[in-house]
Amino acid sequence: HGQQHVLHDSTSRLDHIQKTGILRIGIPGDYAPFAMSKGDSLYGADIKMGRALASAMGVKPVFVKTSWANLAKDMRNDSFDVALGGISITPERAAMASFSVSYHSGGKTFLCRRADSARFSMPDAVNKPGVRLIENKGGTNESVARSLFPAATLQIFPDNIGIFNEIVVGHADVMVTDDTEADLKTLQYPQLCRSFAGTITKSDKAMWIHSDVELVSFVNNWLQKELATGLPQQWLKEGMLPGN
Ligand SMILES: O=C(O)C(=O)Cc1ccccc1
Repeated sequence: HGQQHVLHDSTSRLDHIQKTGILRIGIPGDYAPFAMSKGDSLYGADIKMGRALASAMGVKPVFVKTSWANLAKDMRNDSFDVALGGISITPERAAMASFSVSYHSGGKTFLCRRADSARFSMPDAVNKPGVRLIENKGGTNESVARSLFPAATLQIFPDNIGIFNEIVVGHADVMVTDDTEADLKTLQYPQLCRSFAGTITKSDKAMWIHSDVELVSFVNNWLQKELATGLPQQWLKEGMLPGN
């Protein structure tokens, strides 16, 4: 926090980052396997990616905590140079800043108690009065829930950490979330299951970057090269172990 970037018209943001020696990386930090923050410790596939990107630039990464609800505001306020941590490419975000090439493709599916797996085996079953649908605040999970399941009773949970236990203990019935997360959480919570094998939307994950031509092209060149080696895919695989 606290680092201010004073940009001049003649200087690219990439130049500025390299001059200051610091890449500021925004992370919501509550989304395994991508990026998690616990006190001072950060972990997840995207934390490794952020550190590797900074190192490729020859600078130090400084991680800046944001949230799904504040992500756009913090981008607008220039609180970070790039943001990552399981961020989906959306038209609204793309209108505000640039996306890198995608490093992960998935889509939304359903997470519920094992006992309810037959009840929520088809997407239509979620869009019914009496279904307590729970979503973490401010991201694509909430917006997908609002637009596709208006008949359900929507509960908004402040973060993406304690939300799974809300379903386990019966405060809510089902969550719409990314397939990656549904699969990881069923490993971590034996009481939960993914009730629908398919996905209802497509969510591609990418880095969200200030629209500076040199910065965006540096990130894309680097990321494409890394994807060709398979390293980011390996980081995600490591993130999908139950301990994460
Ligand atoms: O808004 C997004 O881009 C998201 O992917 C939100 C999100 C947060 C936590 C779990 C799944 C999706």
